[in-house]
Amino acid sequence: MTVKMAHESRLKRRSIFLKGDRALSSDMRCEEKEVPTEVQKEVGAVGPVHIVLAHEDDQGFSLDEEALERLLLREEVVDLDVVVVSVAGAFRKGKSFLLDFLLRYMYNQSSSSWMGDAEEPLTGFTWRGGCERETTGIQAWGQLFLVDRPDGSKVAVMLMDTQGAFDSQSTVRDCATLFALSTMVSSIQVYNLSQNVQEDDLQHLQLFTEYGRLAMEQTNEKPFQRLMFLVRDWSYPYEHPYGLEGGHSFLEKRLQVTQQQHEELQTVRRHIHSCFSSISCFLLPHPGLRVATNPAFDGQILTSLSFPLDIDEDFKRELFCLVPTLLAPENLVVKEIGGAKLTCRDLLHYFKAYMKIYQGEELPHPKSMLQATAEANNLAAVAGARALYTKSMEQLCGGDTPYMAPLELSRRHHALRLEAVRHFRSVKKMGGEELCRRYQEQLEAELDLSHASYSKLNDGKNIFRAVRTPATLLGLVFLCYATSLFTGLLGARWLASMCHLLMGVALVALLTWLYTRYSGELRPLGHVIDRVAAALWEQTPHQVFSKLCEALRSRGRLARWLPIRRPRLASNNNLKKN
Ligand SMILES: Nc1nc2c(ncn2[C@@H]2O[C@H](COP(=O)(O)OP(=O)(O)OP(=O)(O)O)[C@@H](O)[C@H]2O)c(=O)[nH]1
Ligand SMILES: [Mg+2]
Repeated sequence: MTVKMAHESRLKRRSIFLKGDRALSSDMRCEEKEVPTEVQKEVGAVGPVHIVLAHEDDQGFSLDEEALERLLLREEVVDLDVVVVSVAGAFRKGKSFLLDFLLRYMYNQSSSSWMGDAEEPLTGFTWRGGCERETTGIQAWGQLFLVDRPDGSKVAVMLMDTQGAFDSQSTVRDCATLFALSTMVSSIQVYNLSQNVQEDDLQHLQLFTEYGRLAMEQTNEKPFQRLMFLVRDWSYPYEHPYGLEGGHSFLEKRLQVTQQQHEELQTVRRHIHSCFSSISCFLLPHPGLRVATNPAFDGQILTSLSFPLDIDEDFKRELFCLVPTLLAPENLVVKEIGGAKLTCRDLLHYFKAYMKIYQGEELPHPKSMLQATAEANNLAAVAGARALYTKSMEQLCGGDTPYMAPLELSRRHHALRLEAVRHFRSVKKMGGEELCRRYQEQLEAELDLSHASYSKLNDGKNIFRAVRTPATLLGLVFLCYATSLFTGLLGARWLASMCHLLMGVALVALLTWLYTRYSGELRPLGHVIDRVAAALWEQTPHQVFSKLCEALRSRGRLARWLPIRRPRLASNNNLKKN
C-alpha cells in the first residue's frame, strides 16, 4: 500500500468513526488542533493528588492527611454525600488509562460527546507504556465532581487510582493493604483484570477483602458495596459478547457454586458473594496492538497523520458504554458504612481510622501462598510431635500417676524429646531447612516448658513438699515460743514480746494457709504464704545444713564459717590498670 493510499484509508476510517458513532459524532473534528480544549485545560489545571504515600525501604504507607482534608473539607462538598469510584488490580493493566476516560466523562457530564476531541492526548492520572510500575500508593483526582442525581439529591464524586498489585517491589501485605483500603473507602470498586477471570484472581480478591473485613467492625451486613469485574482484552466475544450482558452471563458461570465443586472453590465464591452487596462484570475488548505496544502512543482516540496510532473501534464503542455504567447520575452509589450514608467529612474520619489500623501491628500479616502453606505444614508437624510427647508424658507422670524420682523423670523427658524431634523432622514439609530449623527450635522450647510443668506436678505429689509450709510455720511458732521463754527468764522483756508477736503472726499465717487449702478461696494469699515459707525453709535449715556439709568437707573447717570475702570486680581492676 502506498503512503497516499494509507492516508486515504485512514481518513475514510476516521469518517466512518465520526458517522458510525452516534454520540461521538457531534464534537469531533478532523482538523489538527493547537489550542487546548476546555477539558484539557481543566484536567491540566487540577491533577492527581497523592493521598496515600508509598514509602521506599519497606516502610509501608502513610496518609497525607492535609491533602485529603484539602480535598474533602472544601466548603462546596464537605456536607454532601460522597461517591467513591476506585480502580484496583494488577500493575500495568491500564487502570490509570481507564480512569482518564472516567475523568473525561465527569468533565463533560452533560455532553453526549464526552470522549472529547479526537486528537486530544489522554491526560489526567499518569499512565504510560512499559513494563515497570507507574502509579504508587493511592491517588485521588484533585477535585470532587458535583452531580445532581435523578432523585434531586446532589452528591460529590471522587475518582481514585491505586498502585497496581503484584509488582516486583511490593510484598503481599502491601498489595493486600492497598486493595483492602481502596475497597473499604470506595462505593464502587472496579477490579481490573486481564483477559479472563482466573481462579487465582478470585483467591486474591478473597484474601484482600478478608484483610479489609478484618479491619472493619463486625456487622451482619455485607461490608462492601459495588464490585465490578472489568475484564480487559476480552477475546471470546463469540462465547460471551462484549459489555455488561456478556459479562453477566460470564460471571454467573464463574461464580456459580455447585455441589460437585471442591469445597475450596465453593468457599472462595461464597466469600466473594458475602462481601459485596452487588457484583457485576464488564467485558472490554483489546484496544488494539498499537495502544498496547507503541511507546509513542499518547492516548489519542483517532488516527492523525503524524501519528498513525489509534484505538480500536470495538474498544471505543464498549468504553462508551462502560463509563456511563459506572458514572451516570442514576448509577452512582453513595458510600455507606454500617448502613449509614457518608458525607465527605465522614469519609475523612473513616480514611484516617482505617489507615491507622493498617499502620498498627494488631492485624496479621498476609503471606504468599508458599509461605503460608510452608508455615501451616511446619505448624502441623510441630503439633503432631508435641502430641506424641504429651501422650507419653501423661502416661508416665500425669495427674493420676504416683510420684516419680526427679532424675528418672528428667531422663525420660530427654528420651521422649528426642523422639518427638525425630518425628517432626520425618514429616515432609515445604519451606526449606531454615524454616524447619526455626520450628524445631520452637518445638524444643515448648517441650522444655512442658517438662518444667510436669516436674512441678510431680513435685506436688511428694508428701514432704506438701507439708513444707505447715512444718515451717509450726517450726517457727515453736522457735519463737522457746526464745520468748528463754529471753523472759533472762529478763529481756522487749525481746520476749517481739518473739510473742512473731509467734502470733506465724500462727495466723498457718491458720490462713489451712483455710485457703481447705476452701480454695484467697488463693493468692495462700500462694504468698507458700513462697514465704519456702524462702524460710531454703534460707534457714537448708542453707545452714549445706554450709555445714561444705565446711566439714573442706580442709580449714572453721574458715568456711567466717564471713565470705568477695573478690574485687574485674572491671574495677581494669579501670585501675587503665
Ligand atoms: N492490552 C491492553 N493495554 C492497555 C489497555 N488499556 C491501556 N493499555 C496500555 O497499558 C499500558 C499501561 O497503562 P497504565 O494505565 O499506565 O497501567 P496501570 O495499570 O495504571 O499501571 P500501574 O500504574 O503501573 O499499575 C499503557 O501502554 C496503555 O496504553 C487495555 O485495555 N489492554
Ligand atoms: Mg497506574
